[in-house]
Formats: sequence, structure tokens, C-alpha cells
Amino acid sequence: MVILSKQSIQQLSSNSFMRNSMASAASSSPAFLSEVPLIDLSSPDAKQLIVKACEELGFFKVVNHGVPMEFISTLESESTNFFSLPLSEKQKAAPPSPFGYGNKQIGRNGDVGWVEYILLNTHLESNSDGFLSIFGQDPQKLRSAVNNYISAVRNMACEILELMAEGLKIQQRNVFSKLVMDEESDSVFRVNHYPPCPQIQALKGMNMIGFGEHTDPQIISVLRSNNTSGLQISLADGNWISVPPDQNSFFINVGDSLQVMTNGRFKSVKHRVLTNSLKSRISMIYFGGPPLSEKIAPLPSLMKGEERSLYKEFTWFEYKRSAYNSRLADNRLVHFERIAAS
Ligand SMILES: C=C1C[C@]23C[C@@]1(O)CC[C@H]2[C@@]12CC[C@H](O)[C@@](C)(C(=O)O1)[C@H]2[C@@H]3C(=O)O
Ligand SMILES: O=C(O)CCC(=O)C(=O)O
Ligand SMILES: [Fe+2]
Repeated sequence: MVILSKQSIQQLSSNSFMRNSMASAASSSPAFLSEVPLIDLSSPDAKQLIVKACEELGFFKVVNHGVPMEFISTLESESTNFFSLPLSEKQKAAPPSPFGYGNKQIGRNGDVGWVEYILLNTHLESNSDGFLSIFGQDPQKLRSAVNNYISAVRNMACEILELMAEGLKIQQRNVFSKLVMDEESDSVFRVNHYPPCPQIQALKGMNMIGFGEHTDPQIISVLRSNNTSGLQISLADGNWISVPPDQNSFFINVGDSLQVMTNGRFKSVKHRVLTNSLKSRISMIYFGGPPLSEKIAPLPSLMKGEERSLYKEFTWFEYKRSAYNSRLADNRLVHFERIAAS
């Protein structure tokens, strides 16, 4: 269990934040998804089950993932140590522009949440040593902890993307995975800390937004959290469903770019995080993105008969620029949809 200092909790409890986020307090529906699709990566059925989950929900849970527990716990404890530092120390690594420490403000367009976080470039050499030395006591130790974790998670993401291609009967098995394995891949790593929010106990039936609803713009997101609940996904009918936490598994989100590459067959899942009144949540997410110059378009081999592309042509650079100029809850793909011919 992660225990954070009273101080780090107080840092988030400013009155202006409470006023601001009360306005966006969400009514909680305690429903838990009876079964999040569960994929055993060692099972021969994995590829079909992954395709089914991506078509129906855009979200699933993975076991037998092969990521050593030691890599996960080392990074979680480094992160816990960092978030327990005084705010003045953490702010030496701020603002997240785009990489660094962020507190309550998410992105550049006015979104706020009951969260503090670290955003890192997965090419670690692009993050300054100064930043890494604030994050960890020993930058060298931290660098290797982050490297070990990211490379193991990237390999797992690659295996999943190859199973997706096989399940979709695409000849080129690495059609998706080569994009995140590319040296130029524009991938991001994020650690979120949601301190407990005791004030919400008084607000019966309400919850504070930790991270507002959104879809992830990249190809694939690989999320691991501690055992504190909070993550919710939106179903096709608009209902929000709580995802039971599982610290030994990973959760996979289909991102907007994969929705486009499959011409809408896979769904980019809308999700959000609500804060817990008693326990802090730590999540670590790898966002696998393509190189900036990559053209994102439906794969011709997936287009059946007269099927037309639902999207205009764009590069990841163009999509990312547009996404980073949008608010969290905006539908970012709508600007890239083709108007259907009548
Ligand atoms: C409000 C925003 C935060 C975000 C950039 C954006 O303008 C819209 C997309 C957001 C998101 C969601 C998934 C990831 O957490 C993230 C790093 C990303 O690539 O897109 C965040 C961006 C962010 O926190 O800067
Ligand atoms: O922190 C979480 O559990 C999810 C956060 C998230 O969706 C994101 O950072 O994009
Ligand atoms: Fe997300």
C-alpha cells in the first residue's frame, strides 16, 4: 500500500481548487464492470479475444504479461518517494512543458484534476538530468529503473499489437508494433498520483474528478496502478463503469490512432479517474505513439469491398498538435472525420 505524507495531500487542498473542481464533481455510480475482458497472453486464444475486446470496448486487462514485478515495485516506490517531497522541491521539476512535474493542471487549455503527475519522454536522454535528479535521489538508479520498466512494458505492448494484427488476419504482423518500436517513436510515460480527498466524504453520492474524461490520442496505452480504485471507462451506451484495480495486471486502452488505422473497427475508449476519499492512487502509463512524420490512415488490407476511409489523411504530428490544443473531454477525431457522401 502507498502511504503519502499529510503534506503532499495538503499541497493539493487549496480552496480555489476545491471550488473549481466541485463544479465538475461527478455523481458516482458504484457499478463495477462484472467482467473486464481478461487476456492471458500465454493462451492460444489471446489474439481472438484481444480483437473482440478492442471492437466491443477498446479496453482489456492482461495477465501473464512477462513484466518483472521487481521493475514495477522499484518504480512505484521511487515515484512514491518523489510525490512525498515538499511541493517546493517537486516544483523544481515543473512545469510539464511538455515533460516534467505537474500539479492539478492537465495540459495547457484549462483542465484541472485532483492529481499531481510526472510526464517523461520515453527517450530518457531527452529528459534533463536535472529533472531526473529531482525525481530520484540517485539519478543513475532512477534512469535504470525507468529504462527497465519502459522497455519491458514496450515489449509487452509490441506483443499485444502483433497479436492484434494476427487476430485481424493482417499479413504484416508488425504493422502496428513497428510504429512503437521505431527509434523515432513519439511515446510518452506518465506517473499520476491521486491523493485521497477526505472532503468528498461529506458530499454523499458525489466524487471528485481526478483526471477528467478523455480518450488517449496515441496507438496504445498500457496502464498499471496500485490497488486503489478510481479508473472508470465509458460504455457505448454512455454509462460509466468502475474498473476494479489489480496491481498485478496491466490494463490496455485502444488510442485514437489505432481507431483510425482500423477504420473505426477498434474503439478508442473514453475513460476518467475519480478520487478516493481514503486511499491514494498511483498509476504508471506508457503511451505508445508513432514517429511524428507517420501517416495515420486506415490499413488498406482492413478495408472490405467498397468500404471507404472514415478519416481524412493526417500525420501523427498534425493530430498531436491538434490534440494538444484541445480540452481533455473534446472529441479530437471529429476534426479528421470525412463527411459521408450521400
Ligand atoms: C488537455 C490535454 C492533456 C493532454 C493534452 C491535452 O490537450 C489533450 C490530450 C491529453 C492527453 C491524454 C493522454 C495522456 O495522458 C497525455 C499525455 C496525452 O498524450 O494526451 C495527455 C496530455 C497531457 O497531459 O499533456
Ligand atoms: O491515472 C489513471 O489511472 C489514468 C490516467 C489517464 O487516463 C491518463 O493519464 O491519460
Ligand atoms: Fe488516459
